Amino acid sequence: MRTAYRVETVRAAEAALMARLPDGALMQRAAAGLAGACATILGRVYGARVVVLAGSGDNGGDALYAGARLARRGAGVSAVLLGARAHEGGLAALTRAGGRVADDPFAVLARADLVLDGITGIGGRGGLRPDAVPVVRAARGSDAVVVAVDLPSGVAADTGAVDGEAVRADATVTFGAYKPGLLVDPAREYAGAVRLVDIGLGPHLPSVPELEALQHADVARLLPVPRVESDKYRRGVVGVVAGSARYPGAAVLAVAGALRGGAGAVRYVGPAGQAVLARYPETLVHAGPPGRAGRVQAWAIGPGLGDTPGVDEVLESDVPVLVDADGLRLLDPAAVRARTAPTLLTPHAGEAAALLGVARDDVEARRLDAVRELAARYGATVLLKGSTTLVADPRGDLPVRVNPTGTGWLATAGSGDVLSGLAGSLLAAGLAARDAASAAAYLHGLAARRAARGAPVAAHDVADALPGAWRDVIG
Ligand SMILES: NC(=O)C1=CN([C@@H]2O[C@H](COP(=O)(O)OP(=O)(O)OC[C@H]3O[C@@H](n4cnc5c(N)ncnc54)[C@H](OP(=O)(O)O)[C@@H]3O)[C@@H](O)[C@H]2O)[C@@H](O)CC1
Ligand SMILES: [K+]
Repeated sequence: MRTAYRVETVRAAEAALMARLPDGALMQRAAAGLAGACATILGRVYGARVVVLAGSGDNGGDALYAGARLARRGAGVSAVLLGARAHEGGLAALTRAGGRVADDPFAVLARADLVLDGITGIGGRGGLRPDAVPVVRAARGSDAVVVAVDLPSGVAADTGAVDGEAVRADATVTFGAYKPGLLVDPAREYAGAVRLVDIGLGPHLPSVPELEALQHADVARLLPVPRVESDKYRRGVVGVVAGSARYPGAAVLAVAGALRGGAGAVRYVGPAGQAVLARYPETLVHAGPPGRAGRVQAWAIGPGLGDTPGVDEVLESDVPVLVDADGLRLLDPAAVRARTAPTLLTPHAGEAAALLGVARDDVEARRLDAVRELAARYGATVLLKGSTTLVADPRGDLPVRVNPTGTGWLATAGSGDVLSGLAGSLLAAGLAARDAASAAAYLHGLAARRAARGAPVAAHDVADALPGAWRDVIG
C-alpha cells in the first residue's frame, strides 16, 4: 500500500521526530537522499553541470545542501536565488564546497545537465511568483533533467490543484511521506517519476493516511476466490441493466466486464438481449423490468440506458447497487441516502460536475474535494473516473483511494461500461463497495495497459485483457 499524508500531518510528524534529533539532522537526511537520487540520474557526477533554483524556505535549504554534496563530488554547481533571502546554512555549505551564485541564470540554465527545483515545498502557496516563471521556463526549455525537491514548486500539496504556473519536473524526490498532490492529477502529472526518501518519519505518522493507493498484493487479497463448495449462485449473480435500442453496445460491454469480475452468473436486463447473447451466450437475459428479472446479489445500472426507466426500482432493492452514466442523471440524493444496502456511484468528471452543480473544470481541478463532497452528499461510495481515478467512502474518516494503474488509453468510448460491469460483478461476489470499486479500477487500468502496450485500444480489448490482469495481480 502506498500512502499519502497532508502537510499539517507531515509537519506534526517532523516536529515529533526533530525533537529527538540534533539541529539540522533531518535536513541533512533529506539532502543526502536528494543528492543520491541526482547522482543516480546523472550517472557521472564529476564534471556535471547542476543548477539549484533556491527559494526562501527550507525547500531551498534542501536543494542547496544537496548541491553542496554534488559539488564535493566534482559537479559544477550554480545557485539561482529566487526568494527575498536564501537558506543561510545551505548557501554557506554550497559556497564552501565550491559552488557559486549565478550572475546570469539563463546562461547557466542553457548549459545545465540537471536542475534542482527548490523554490517551494510544503510551505508554498499558490502558483509560481512572477520572478520565477521565466527561470522555470528556461529550465524546462533546456536539455537538463528537472528534479523537484519534495514537490514541484507551484502545485498544491494537499489537493493536487495547480493554480497558475508550476514546475514540470522529470522526477520528484519527496521526503518522509508522499503528499496527496503527488498522487492526484493535475499536480501528479507535474511530478514525473516520484521517489520517496525515508527520513525516519514513519513511526510518527498516524495509522490512517489521507490517501492510499493499492498495490498488487493489496488487490490480490481483495479478489474473490471460489471455494470447493461454490456454485454459480453462491459466487453471486450480478444484474446488469444497461443499453437501449439506440446504444446496444453499452449492454454488451457492461456484460463483458461483468463476466470477468468473479460473479458466478451475469443476468442482463434490458432491450439489448439479442446483441448480448450473440457475443456472450453464457448470459442470462431478461427484457425487464429489473424487479421481474429474478434474484441478484448486486445491480449495475446505467451504461447506455438513455431514458429507459429502472433506476428508481433498482435503488429500492436491498442489494448493493452501482449507478453509472445515464443512471446518474437526475439521481435523487434522498433516494440514495435512504438505502440500507451499499450504493456505488461511478461518474466521470462531467457527470460529477452535473451532480454537484459545478463546472466540469472545477471537478478536474479539484478531484479530491469533488469525490469527497459527492460521497458525503449522497451517503454513497463514489468512484470518480479520470486521469487519476479516486474512490471515496461515505465514512469520511477512511482514506480516499487513488488508483495507480490508470492510463490515458482508457479514455476511449465504452471503457466506462466495462468498468461498471466489472465493479458490479465484484459487488455481487461479496466485496464491500469501496473494495469493489478500487479493485475494479485497478484491474481495469492494468488490463488497458496490457491490451494497449503503447498503441490505442478499444473497450472490448480492455474487457478481453481482464483475465490476464487478474492473473498478474494474484501472481
Ligand atoms: N520541516 C522539516 O523538518 C523538514 C522539511 N524539509 C523541507 O522543508 C520544506 C518546507 O520548508 P518551509 O516550511 O520553509 O517551506 P517552503 O516550501 O520552503 O516555502 C517557504 C517559503 O516560500 C515562500 N513562498 C510561499 N509561496 C511561494 C510561492 N508561490 N512562490 C515563491 N515563494 C513562495 C514563502 O516565503 P516568503 O517569500 O513569502 O517570505 C515561504 O515562507 C519541505 O517541503 C522540505 O523540502 C526537509 O528538509 C525535511 C525536514
Ligand atoms: K520544490
